[in-house]
Amino acid sequence: MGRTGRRRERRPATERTTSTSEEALFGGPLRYDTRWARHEQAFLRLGLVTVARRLPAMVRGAVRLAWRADRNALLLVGAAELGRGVTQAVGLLAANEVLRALFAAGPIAERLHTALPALVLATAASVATTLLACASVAGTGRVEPKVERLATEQYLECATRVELGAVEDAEFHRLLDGAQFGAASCRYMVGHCVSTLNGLIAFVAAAGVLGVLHPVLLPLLVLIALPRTWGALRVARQRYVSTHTWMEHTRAARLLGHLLTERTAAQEVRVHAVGRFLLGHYRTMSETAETEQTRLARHRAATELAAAAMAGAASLATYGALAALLLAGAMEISVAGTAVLAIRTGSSSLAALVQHVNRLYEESLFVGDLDRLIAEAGRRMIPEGGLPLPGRPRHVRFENVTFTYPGSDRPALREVDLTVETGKVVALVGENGSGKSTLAKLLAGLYRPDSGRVLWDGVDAAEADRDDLFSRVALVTQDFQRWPFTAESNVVIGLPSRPGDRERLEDSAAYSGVDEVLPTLPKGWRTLLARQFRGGHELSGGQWQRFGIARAHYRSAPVLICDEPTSALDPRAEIETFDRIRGLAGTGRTVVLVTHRLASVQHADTICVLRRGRLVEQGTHRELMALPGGLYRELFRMQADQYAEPGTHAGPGTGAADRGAEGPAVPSPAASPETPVPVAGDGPAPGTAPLANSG
Ligand SMILES: Nc1ncnc2c1ncn2[C@@H]1O[C@H](COP(=O)(O)OP(=O)(O)OP(=O)(O)O)[C@@H](O)[C@H]1O
Repeated sequence: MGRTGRRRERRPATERTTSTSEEALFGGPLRYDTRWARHEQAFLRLGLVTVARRLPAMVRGAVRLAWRADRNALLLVGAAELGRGVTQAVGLLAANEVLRALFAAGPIAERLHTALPALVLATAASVATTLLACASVAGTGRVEPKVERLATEQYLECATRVELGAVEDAEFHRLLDGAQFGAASCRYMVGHCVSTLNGLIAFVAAAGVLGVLHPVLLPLLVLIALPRTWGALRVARQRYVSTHTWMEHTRAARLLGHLLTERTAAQEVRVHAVGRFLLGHYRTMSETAETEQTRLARHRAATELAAAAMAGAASLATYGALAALLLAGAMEISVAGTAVLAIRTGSSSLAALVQHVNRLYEESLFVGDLDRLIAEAGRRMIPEGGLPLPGRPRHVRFENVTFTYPGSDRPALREVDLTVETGKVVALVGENGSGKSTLAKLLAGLYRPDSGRVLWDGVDAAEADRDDLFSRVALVTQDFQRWPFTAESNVVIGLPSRPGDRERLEDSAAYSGVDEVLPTLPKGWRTLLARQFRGGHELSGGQWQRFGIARAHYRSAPVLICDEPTSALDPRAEIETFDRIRGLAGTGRTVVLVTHRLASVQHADTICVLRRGRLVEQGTHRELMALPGGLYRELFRMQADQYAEPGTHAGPGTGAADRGAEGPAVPSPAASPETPVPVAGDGPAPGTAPLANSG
């Protein structure tokens, strides 16, 4: 009991090293989970033999990438390294000949004369080795950046071609995080492969010469290198495991630094004194990370000390064996001189070889992360191909659609049945979190339903060609992208395949109101919309929104999804924009409008009201206003009530809007759908008021 009890009291290492800042800001330790720990154990079990077995595969991977990147440069490097091996061996043998001639009997002038050809050969070999080394460096320098680019492209493609669900998944993010070093590691692997090849050839040359001189010296040479190999691998493994375990912590600390410097947070950082607060947490987190650095350094020092002691003992044994051979008369003094030379060359090339194999191994672990990401991304990739969709679909139908976000236990949409007809305006309304944006995302093909179907003219979106589907949709979302590019790029990026269409560009500008913004920009369309760059210009929220709308217009897709497209627009611009968006329906496009501005949806052909993921009401404004106890009716009145003249508000159910809807001014269901619903008093229409409980 005593031992078990004591073991139970020990808190896990992660918990012991968790800083107060991690607890306060992120709700707990930022270390990767137990699944990773199991993985870590697997790596810790990797021994010399495993690394040696994996070596050819590591080299093959690097060579394949380098071959794709620049095969001529790779061939140049390979030839230069092989040549270097030959010239190094020739150099050693020539040195042996020089020593043999110098230690032979006879007058010194005669001995020097005999040694001269070998001396010339040794010098020529040395020059050739240097020239070949230069050629190898030049070739490697040419191929390395290309390899890194190829690997980076693979990495970025993984991030952009997977389903949206993967991007939002923490586990996939862990893979993305881990693989971020993979591209640079691919580059370094090329260099280490070359150096490994070089070290290997130099070692074989020295070992060959040593084997010829006396076979017993050969295993002793290997013995010198073994402890250092062991030590280097041990240090590399620790470093790798630590990098991974602390990756999320590193990302969080970097995030704090970023928040302190980024423009959007700058105001709160100053007025709310967030700067000092975050800086304090940054320091605490950095100090926690420093304890890990200290632990690593201690571990490394201890390992290297043990390795050096063992290598020293092995060197002692080697030189002892050499002395014994000399004493026993089994070796001449000149041969012993060459042997010392070969042992020194061999052990230093072996030490370099070990170092490069070790770095190769370390980098290959990071390249392995990239491989794992590529494999996982392959599984989560947006599928290519599928059934074609009609260019101008007549309708999109949701059939009993239920959808739950990955990792969530509550469906965001439940059993939704809905038909969106071409040329119509469909408005999605409801309280915060009711599922409006989710429905829009399913329509855009960003998610698939868990059950039920989304049919485009009868073709199930799950089986449709996704590129086809995406090309039928244009999006203006609440958090549309503010690209840090020129004004023109910010519009034409809506249809990247047609960047230079001036007529379409001007049309989109006129449609969205961007044409009113352009004269205020210093370089018109060429103005850079990013203050973080020199000469960059900043737009207001509403001006940005016009660019978002222009972009969607430029895309000219049959289905336009507008999710709160006017939240930042002034009342006049908002009314105009809604009119224009509605006008698009007249040109044969379908408009799906997600908004809290209920006055703006009065003219929609269909208003869909969502509550907790369910479609609870559906109809025209008049039909929904006529529903006693209806949600739409309640929300509409609440909003209208906000614009009632002071004093006219008479509490829930008897407010100005109530009178507007139920009193004499109420539009009857038979009234024209174009008739705006009047509100009491002369206040503005409720369209310019936010939904009362919107967040
Ligand atoms: N990416 C996501 N991952 C997990 N859950 C999500 C995600 N996006 C939304 N949700 C959840 O799904 C539900 C519906 O969200 P949705 O954004 O569709 O609501 P909404 O009606 O558009 O809300 P709002 O009016 O606030 O924009 C909410 O409970 C929300 O927390």
